[in-house]
Amino acid sequence: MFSLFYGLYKYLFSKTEFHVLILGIDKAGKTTLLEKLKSLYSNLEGLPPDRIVPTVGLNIGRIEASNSKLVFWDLGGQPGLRSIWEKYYEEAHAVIFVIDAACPSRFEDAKSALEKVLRHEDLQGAPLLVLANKQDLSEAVSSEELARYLDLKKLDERVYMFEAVSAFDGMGIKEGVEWLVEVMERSKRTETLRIRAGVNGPT
Ligand SMILES: Nc1nc2c(ncn2[C@@H]2O[C@H](COP(=O)(O)OP(=O)(O)OP(=O)(O)O)[C@@H](O)[C@H]2O)c(=O)[nH]1
Ligand SMILES: [Mg+2]
Repeated sequence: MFSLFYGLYKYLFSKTEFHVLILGIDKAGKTTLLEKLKSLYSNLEGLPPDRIVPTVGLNIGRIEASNSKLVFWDLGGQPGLRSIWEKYYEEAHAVIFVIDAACPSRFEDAKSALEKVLRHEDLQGAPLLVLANKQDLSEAVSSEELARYLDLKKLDERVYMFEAVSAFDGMGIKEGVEWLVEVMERSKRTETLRIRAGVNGPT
């Protein structure tokens, strides 16, 4: 009984905590982005880029943005680690997919990794933010060019946006996060996850 009321209370009054998965192939800049997010949205200094090593486990970052709580899950993108991604799909409200926009030789790899993510049924209806990262480098392509290159076919009904960013200097990151919060707040998937959490009670 308690758990029923607690679930109802939580459903009605608590601030939603959004879980955002940060995916992308190795060296795209996911962890650098996570550290930049922490320093942009909190008083904490994120790790400087030269202290960041390739990710093997899971990095977690929590921020508050646009009056919402966001929890980011940053996973390793090396080929042997990508099979772990799907374990996090069910609980994710949205996905950020990071691409190194200055490295066209890896666009094909990024495209097929992203297509596989989008095909997975556990991510149905999850809003998608594709980041064309490393815009501080002169050879980086724009977000429009990257979108043209990826030519994604599986986006039909999905809410998505491409954004040009630099995890080094922070360009475009706040715009992307603001968009993400707005669409997650309105998304049917958020409602589904909220009901499921309420039904299951406190964990
Ligand atoms: N110039 C530039 N370099 C970046 C940027 N973001 C990341 N890098 C560099 O790209 C390399 C990879 O960055 P990581 O953040 O470790 O990449 P990752 O996607 O987390 O890689 P995995 O953990 O192996 O999946 C590092 O040398 C970073 O310093 C950026 O915005 N601009
Ligand atoms: Mg990493």
